[in-house]
Amino acid sequence: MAGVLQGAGVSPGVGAGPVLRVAGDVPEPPAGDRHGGDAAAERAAALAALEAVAADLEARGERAAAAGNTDGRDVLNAQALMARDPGLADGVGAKVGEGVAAARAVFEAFGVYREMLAGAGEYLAARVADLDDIRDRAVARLLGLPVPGVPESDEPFVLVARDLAPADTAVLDPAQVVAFVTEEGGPTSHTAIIARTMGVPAVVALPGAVSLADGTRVLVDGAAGTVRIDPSEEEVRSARAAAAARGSALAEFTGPGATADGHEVPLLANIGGPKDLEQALANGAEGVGLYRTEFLFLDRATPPSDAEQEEAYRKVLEAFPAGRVVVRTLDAGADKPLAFLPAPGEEPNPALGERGVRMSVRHPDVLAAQLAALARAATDLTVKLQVMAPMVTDAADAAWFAGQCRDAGIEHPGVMIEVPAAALRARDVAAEVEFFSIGTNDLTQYACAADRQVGGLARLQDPWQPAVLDLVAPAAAAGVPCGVCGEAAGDPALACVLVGLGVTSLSMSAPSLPLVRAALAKHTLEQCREAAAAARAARTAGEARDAARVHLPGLADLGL
Ligand SMILES: C=C(OP(=O)(O)O)C(=O)O
Ligand SMILES: [Mg+2]
Repeated sequence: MAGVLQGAGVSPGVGAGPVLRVAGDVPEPPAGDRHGGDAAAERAAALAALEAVAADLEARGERAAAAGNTDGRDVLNAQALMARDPGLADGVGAKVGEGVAAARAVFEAFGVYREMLAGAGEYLAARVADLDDIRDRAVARLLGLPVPGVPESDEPFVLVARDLAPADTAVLDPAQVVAFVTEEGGPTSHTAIIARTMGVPAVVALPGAVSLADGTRVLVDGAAGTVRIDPSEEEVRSARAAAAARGSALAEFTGPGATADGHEVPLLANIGGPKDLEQALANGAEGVGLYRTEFLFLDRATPPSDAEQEEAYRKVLEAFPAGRVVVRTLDAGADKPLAFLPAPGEEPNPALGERGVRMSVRHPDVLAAQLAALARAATDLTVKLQVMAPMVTDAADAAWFAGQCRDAGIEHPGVMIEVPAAALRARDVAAEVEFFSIGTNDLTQYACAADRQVGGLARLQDPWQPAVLDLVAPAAAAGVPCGVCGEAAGDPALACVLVGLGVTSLSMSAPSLPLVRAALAKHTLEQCREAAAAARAARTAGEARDAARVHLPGLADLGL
């Protein structure tokens, strides 16, 4: 393979290095596979493979903890314990004693545990995936296949995968991964969001990505969406120089967000927890516009304790004594599955199922505990705490949520506008709450009927679609402050358009803040309004982009 591959650029920057792929599925060792007769050697090989898996998981856990990710370490240590379970070792030994080959014996012994767990209620059933992961790692070692999961390397690499789940990325070291490339995943998939949060260049929806061989050198341009195979040194140097030049152009703009004529637009950060604060502050965030609290609940069988929640929330609230922090209550379901809050039944379309506030209505105790922890965390602090619900559809949802907030002593309730019905009837919804925050990722998914997890639909998952802008307009005009916290807010040109539509604050992954700050500072409010009108008058996303740029001449000066 040679040349340049084109995907969707979702996190700007340039990264070059050798490809390392997240290995694919490990095949089931055939039933009836027998060993050659030396049962002792075969048993020893099987147990050595399990021990190697346990040691590897522990080592990864230590590295995760050293990088500040103690939750990641706990998950990995729990998996290591499963791999060393003496009952499991006995099961493997017994199968080998019957003549079954080591890999098949491991597979069958795990099968017994798997069935036990799967039938033991929701909490334990959710651990089946962890068990399968350990089994596949051990089987891969015994069969000499690549070990599944995120690879490790002594030198920095470009991580290539079909797609990345939030749990895969929990243990990634941003110093090791110079870029992400995935075959699946749209611009608003969690791979894209995590890449932006980590400040790692990323290209998603790249056809043929997983056919890139390990070790192939590539140059990834996360702004252009390109992956150049076997780049020359000169190509790498000039791509890096261009990225650096843009960086220094942006460094000129500092301070609170405002247009060239002084119209203030607070620039806030999207975060997943306290670990993202440093980067938010370093990029001049004026507060937090979206605290995605699901990350605290991810990959665990039981919800965090009240004290654990309060501590995490307080750390975030304390970081902005003179600013605001907008916390989103749990958005469980669909692309953010939580083990302890499974869907009530089989959902053929999880994105249209019980997620977000719909799940909170089903489990009001989980919401009440979260709101109470937030209220306690904010006690005696000067920060303005605002709390919003995801996936609100109508005024009834909004009224219910505002009532729950009032009961918990939360003073500033709001809702996300990410369902087209809520945008179209924004005035009714606004009567119930204090503020809106538009989630353009989901709003685009629902307006264009394009699942945000499906890579092949990237063309439709584009917030420049004029229909999406038509939905932003009524929400921004509904009479309550209206921010945007979807990924659209981090696109410098679209940020100007959103301000032109009447949006009052913008919240984005921290590395995008300097780009948006500079783009706003280069244009007047009137230019933003003209760009918005031109974009809405266009017929397609591409035409909207081009039409808006005509009114935003300062973007070119910034190399954008
Ligand atoms: C900000 C949003 O929320 P999330 O991406 O977490 O669904 C959105 O939908 O735009
Ligand atoms: Mg959303």
